[in-house]
Amino acid sequence: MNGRKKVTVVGAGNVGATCAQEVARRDYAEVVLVDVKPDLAAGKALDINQAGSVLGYEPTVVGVDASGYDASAGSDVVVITAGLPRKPGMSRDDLVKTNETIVAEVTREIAKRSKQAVLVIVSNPLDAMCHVARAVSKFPRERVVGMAGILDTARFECFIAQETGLSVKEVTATVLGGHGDQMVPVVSATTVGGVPLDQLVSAAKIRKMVERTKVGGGEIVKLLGTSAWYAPGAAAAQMVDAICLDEKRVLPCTAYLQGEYGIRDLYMGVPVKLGAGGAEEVVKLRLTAAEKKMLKLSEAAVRDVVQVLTHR
Ligand SMILES: NC(=O)c1ccc[n+]([C@@H]2O[C@H](COP(=O)([O-])OP(=O)(O)OC[C@H]3O[C@@H](n4cnc5c(N)ncnc54)[C@H](O)[C@@H]3O)[C@@H](O)[C@H]2O)c1
Ligand SMILES: O=C(O)C[C@H](O)C(=O)O
Repeated sequence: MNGRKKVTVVGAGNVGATCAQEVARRDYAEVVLVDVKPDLAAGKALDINQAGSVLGYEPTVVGVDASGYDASAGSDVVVITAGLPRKPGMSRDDLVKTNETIVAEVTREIAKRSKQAVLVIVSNPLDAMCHVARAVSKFPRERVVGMAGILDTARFECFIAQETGLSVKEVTATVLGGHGDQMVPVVSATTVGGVPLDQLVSAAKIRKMVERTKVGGGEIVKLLGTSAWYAPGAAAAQMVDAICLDEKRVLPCTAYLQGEYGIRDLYMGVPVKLGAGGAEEVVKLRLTAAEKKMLKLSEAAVRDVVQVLTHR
């Protein structure tokens, strides 16, 4: 295991276990999975390790229950996915009180054992849960960052590839704002093979894809009865890569804003330079007047949820 990074994933449910396997497949980290349910993390760890024989990565995943947090000590990155997912008919914001208690408890356990870690928050409502993790850990803003924008952008890019018939690898898009139905797909910064999207697709079709992206999480909840995990797990693992490998990638992440984009003291999705220091820099993107207006609406929606928190 020498020279390996250490990554802890808290919550060994759908998103957590998927993220843990994605990270294990990269083969650069020891992975610790933690879950409050007895034996769940140990069972998932065993299964992921055994898949390594087939897929070609080392069996370095360890699974523990809530009495085993010591195994997470000295982690470079901790991904927090613990908490309830929504069910059909619910909004992410309906989870706020229950998940605040869970995320606060988990963050307390993690922060005292991994004082230098970067925390990647996944639990919903995402922007609010980032506030909870920052308030409880007292880590600097760079080291508490949320995963949502990569997922929302992936949805938008997937719809664009399907609409244009062009490879998703050629699509470059970004989705900013809070991780709620008021999120902001930035059409002005979206290209396919370098060609602006509005030169390839009609305004009406773009509007339809934008609206579908904004409710993309809910579309899956309706189909599955619980929320998505393959794309969220992969998105969280991409953030783990950027941090562990100090990649300095510019990715849409949820960062604590202090004046950037005209927003202060609030977690929101923005392009971030992600490296070993966490959210090392907020990258400024020029938005149209309409996009700025959408971002303001999204900000108001996030503030409404944050103000009900005890830890903010
Ligand atoms: N940010 C995003 O884009 C995004 C995407 C998908 C899901 N989510 C959110 O991620 C969370 C997890 O979703 P899921 O589908 O994996 O749910 P899940 O129910 O499959 O897994 C959650 C796990 O958390 C565990 N848990 C609960 N309390 C805990 C505690 N105190 N300590 C340790 N573990 C605890 C549960 O036992 C469960 O195994 C939800 O809040 C969901 O809304 C966010
Ligand atoms: O939609 C959800 O509740 C889960 C997640 O935030 C998602 O966007 O898939």
